[in-house]
Amino acid sequence: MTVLDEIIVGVREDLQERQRHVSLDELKAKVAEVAPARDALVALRGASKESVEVISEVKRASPSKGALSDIPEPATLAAAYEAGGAAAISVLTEQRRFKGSLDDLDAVRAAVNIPVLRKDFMVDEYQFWEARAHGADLVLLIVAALDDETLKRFFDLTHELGMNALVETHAPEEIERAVALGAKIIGVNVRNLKTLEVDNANFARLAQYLPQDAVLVAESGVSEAQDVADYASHGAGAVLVGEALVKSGQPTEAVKAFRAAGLTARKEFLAAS
Ligand SMILES: O=C(O)c1ccccc1NCC(=O)[C@H](O)[C@H](O)COP(=O)(O)O
Repeated sequence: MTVLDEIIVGVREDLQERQRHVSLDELKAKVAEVAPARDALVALRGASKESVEVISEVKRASPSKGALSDIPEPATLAAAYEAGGAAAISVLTEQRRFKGSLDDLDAVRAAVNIPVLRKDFMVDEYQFWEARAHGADLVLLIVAALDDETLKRFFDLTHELGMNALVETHAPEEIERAVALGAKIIGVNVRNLKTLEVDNANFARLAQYLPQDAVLVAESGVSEAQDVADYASHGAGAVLVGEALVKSGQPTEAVKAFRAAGLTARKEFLAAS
C-alpha cells in the first residue's frame, strides 16, 4: 500500500463517523444558506498576468515531517496571510496525519475575504457538500486518487456547487487527464504522494505538458524565495506553500517575500513564451 492509499483508508473511516452525525440532507440544507463561493479562478489569475500568486496553507503536521506548528488560532494565521497578499488560503481538514478539521475551515472562512481551499483527500460526494457547507470556495482533486469516471463526477459536482477545483497532478498522464477534464486550475505537486519524496525539479520536467491557458500551481517544496522564482521561470502562475509559512514566525512578511520573488522570473517567462 502506498502512503496515499493509507491516508485514504483513514479518510474513509473518519468520513463514515461524520456521516453518522450529519446527514447529507442536513448538509444540503446548510449549503442553501451559505454565501455563494468566491471565484478562486479569478483570484489565482491575479490582478496582473505577471504576478505569481500565493496559496498560503494552514498546516499543523504532515505525514512526511510530523508536527510542524501548533497553530492554536488558524483564523489569526489566515488573516496574517491575507494581510501579506495571499490570493487564497489552503486549510488542511484531514485529521489523522495533518491534524486539521472542519472547525479550522470554519474559523478561516470567518476570518478572511479571499477564497478558501478545503485541502483534503476527496473520495466521496458527501465531502463536496461538506466543503461548501463550511464555506469552501475551492476543493482539491488528486488525479492519482481517482479514476476517470469519479474524477469527472467530482469535477462536475464541484462546479454545480459553485466552487472551483484545483486539479492536482504529478505525472504527464495525470496532466493529460486534467486537461481532458477541462481543468482551469492545474496543480503539479512536486511531492510524490505515494513515496513522499519531494523534488522541486519535477515542475520543470512536467512544464512542457501543461496548457498555458490554465492557472498553473506549483505545489510543495518552497522553502525560500528562490524556489518561487524557479517555479515561475518554468510557467507557474501560483505556488502553494505550507511548511515554510507555518514555520516562518512572520507569516505576513513571508507571503509578501514569496509574492515578490516570482515577479521577475514570471515576466521573463511570459516574454519568452
Ligand atoms: O505534506 C505531506 O507530507 C503530504 C504527504 C502526503 C500527502 C500530502 C501531503 N501534503 C499535502 C500538500 O500537498 C502540501 O501540504 C502542500 O503542497 C504544501 O507543501 P509544503 O509547502 O511542502 O509544506
